[in-house]
Amino acid sequence: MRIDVVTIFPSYLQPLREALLGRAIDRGLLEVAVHDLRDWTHDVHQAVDDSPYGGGPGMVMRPQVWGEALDDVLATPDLPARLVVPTPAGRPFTQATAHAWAAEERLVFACGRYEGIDERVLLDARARGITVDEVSIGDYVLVGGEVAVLVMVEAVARLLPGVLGNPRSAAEDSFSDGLLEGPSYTRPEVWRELAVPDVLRGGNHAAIARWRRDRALERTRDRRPDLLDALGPDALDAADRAA
Ligand SMILES: COC(=O)COc1cccc(COC(=O)c2cn[nH]c2)c1
Repeated sequence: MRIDVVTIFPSYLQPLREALLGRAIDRGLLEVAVHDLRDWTHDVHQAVDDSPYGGGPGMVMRPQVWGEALDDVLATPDLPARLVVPTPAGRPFTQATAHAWAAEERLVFACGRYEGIDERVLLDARARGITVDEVSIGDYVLVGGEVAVLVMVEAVARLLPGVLGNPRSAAEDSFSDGLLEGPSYTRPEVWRELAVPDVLRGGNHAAIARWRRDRALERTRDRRPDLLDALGPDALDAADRAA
């Protein structure tokens, strides 16, 4: 997978080159190119923003600069790209989104700042047949899209074959069965007088699976009842409902 990021703060994306993702890049499982938006300005001040029509606080990112940047970065007709714009006003980014994007050949991320990018940049891209996804990673406002890109790239890249050491991890992710993951334990058996639940120290794998499912249902009911509602009626069997 090829990932391009356009931003006025390229160094914000440096963490992508660390640790697991860095190794995936070194192994050629992933290609990441970060572009400085200011490379497409032509004035001495390298201006990327201007005052908003209609007034109001803050500044808006200029269409000319973004237009030229995306013309260059998206200019790969042989490799259809998806343009992703992180924004508080976007559709929710979920594990399902991550799985869908993991199948893409190419993702291009546009990092907005200030009050956002002039809307015509997205209209123009869509008019040219580019798929444009405006996505939110949560209901809060960041200063710019860069951190959201780090979140989304990590969520997608870990699903790519060969990136995670243990592929079962991705398959058994939280949300993979629609529930939150329950508690985990490792050695020692007792720590600060707190013991690991007996069932986990036994060898009864059916009982362990039942216990883990019960803890996941309990936690999901408590913290994310919306996820339970989203599950189909037949997703929970009688034993689940009794949990
Ligand atoms: C068309 O879209 C744009 O212009 C985007 O512009 C902006 C402006 C400010 C901040 C951001 C970063 O995204 C978030 O804050 C965000 C994403 N998820 N949850 C919060 C993006």
